[in-house]
Amino acid sequence: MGNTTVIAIAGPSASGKSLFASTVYQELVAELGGERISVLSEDAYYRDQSHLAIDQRVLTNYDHPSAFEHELLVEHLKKLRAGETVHMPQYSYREHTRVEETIEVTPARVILVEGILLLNDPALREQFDISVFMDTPLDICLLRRINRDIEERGRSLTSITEQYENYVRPAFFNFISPSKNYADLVVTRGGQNEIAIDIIKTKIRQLLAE
Ligand SMILES: Nc1ncnc2c1ncn2[C@@H]1O[C@H](COP(=O)(O)OP(=O)(O)O)[C@@H](O)[C@H]1O
Ligand SMILES: Nc1ccn([C@@H]2O[C@H](COP(=O)(O)O)[C@@H](O)[C@H]2O)c(=O)n1
Repeated sequence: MGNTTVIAIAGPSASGKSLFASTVYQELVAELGGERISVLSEDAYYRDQSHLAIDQRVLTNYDHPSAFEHELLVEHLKKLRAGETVHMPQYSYREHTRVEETIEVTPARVILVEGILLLNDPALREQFDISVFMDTPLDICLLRRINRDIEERGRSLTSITEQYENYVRPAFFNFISPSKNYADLVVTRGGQNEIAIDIIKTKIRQLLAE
């Protein structure tokens, strides 16, 4: 697909997708410079809910495909492939909506994109050249999510466990786990699997050297 390679990193919430993507990105940027690699996050494409009151926003099922504006993510990936700069939305997990500022993403030889439902959507799958799935056990993901959501996303233990039972766990079985079949590479131990990080970095180095 053209001269851009899009690498998707999918998997359950708190499986280590962001850590994996940022480790690959930062280590390669330190080695080769940052102009030829860009990173996108599926979470940035959660639908804008600024028209709703906060007590309405908390009712949304954020683990269902309908919560995402995947059409915009597909459009942005197509534009980046065509050599156009895009403005990725920014998302606030505390406000449950997009913030006004956007992030400018420039076209790059390699684009990393990470998110829970990337491999569940056929239109998105068409955009991916390489797909990676973080196969971290669900109990480990839950423990990490509890710590992260309390420390970084302003959540209480009660809200985390309710959301987990109602939405996060069912979405894993209904959408996320089945999408593993579309992955080229399945990674155990998430964002600290040095061998998997090295394999992806080696592939990216090869692409940048072509
Ligand atoms: N292998 C690991 N060991 C320990 N903590 C980890 C590991 N991978 C990720 N984490 C931590 O778990 C939390 C969730 O990881 P993150 O990369 O944000 O997951 P995701 O992007 O899949 O939701 C973060 O606080 C992160 O620092
Ligand atoms: N307002 C929101 C939006 C999303 N979430 C949760 O985020 C998870 C996806 O992000 P990860 O970084 O964990 O992959 C998803 O499971 C949603 O439940 C949220 O809690 N609030």
